Amino acid sequence: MSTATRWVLASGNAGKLAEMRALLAPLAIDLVAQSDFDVPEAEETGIGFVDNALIKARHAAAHTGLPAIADDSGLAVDALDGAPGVHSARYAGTHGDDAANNRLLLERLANVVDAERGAAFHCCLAATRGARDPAPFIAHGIWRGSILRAPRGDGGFGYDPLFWVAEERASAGELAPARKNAISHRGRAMQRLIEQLRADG
Ligand SMILES: O=c1nc[nH]c2c1ncn2[C@H]1C[C@H](O)[C@@H](COP(=O)(O)OP(=O)(O)OP(=O)(O)O)O1
Ligand SMILES: [Mg+2]
Repeated sequence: MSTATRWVLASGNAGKLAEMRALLAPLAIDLVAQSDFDVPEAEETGIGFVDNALIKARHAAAHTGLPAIADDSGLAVDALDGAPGVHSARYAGTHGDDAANNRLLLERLANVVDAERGAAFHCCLAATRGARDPAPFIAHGIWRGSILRAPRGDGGFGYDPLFWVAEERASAGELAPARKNAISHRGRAMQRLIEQLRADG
């Protein structure tokens, strides 16, 4: 009999799920996708990434009866005062339309010079042992880069083809998946979450 704990990964985003699965591989936990339980989409009504991650984790735990890990993430662009931020997934109006979101971002930055195109990906992870866990684990990671004038690479998901990582001389869409996970906002947040789970889990 397996002694591994089952956790539900509370995300409907296939790109995120693949990254989270790879990042959680070192832990002896049995991960199931929330789609296996027909969990309906949670309403992301929070003001910040932390609120939304917690809403999604509690929602999935309530529907499955399992402990849950959720990710709320997004792109905060300096020249746009942190937009699209928590609205990243629906920036252009349709939830999850990456191509439209990327086009709108390029449009909004059309007149912004190279030196002012800085941006940061944020990732907040929430792990809750149950829907009413009074002390869930929270971890945050930030990845700084800048916004290109045209997409590069077809790896990753979301805004990756527009996110230039100077140290790598590559866009996030050009990085190998393992390299992205080693340095990304999600990778950093997951390292921090795993430390907490190991210490208290
Ligand atoms: O590594 C990344 N590389 C590129 N883009 C990224 C990344 N990480 C987040 N993003 C973008 C995608 C989406 O536009 C938004 C997340 O929105 P967010 O609500 O957290 O996720 P979602 O609605 O796609 O799936 P779900 O809420 O079911 O987890 O930020
Ligand atoms: Mg979402």
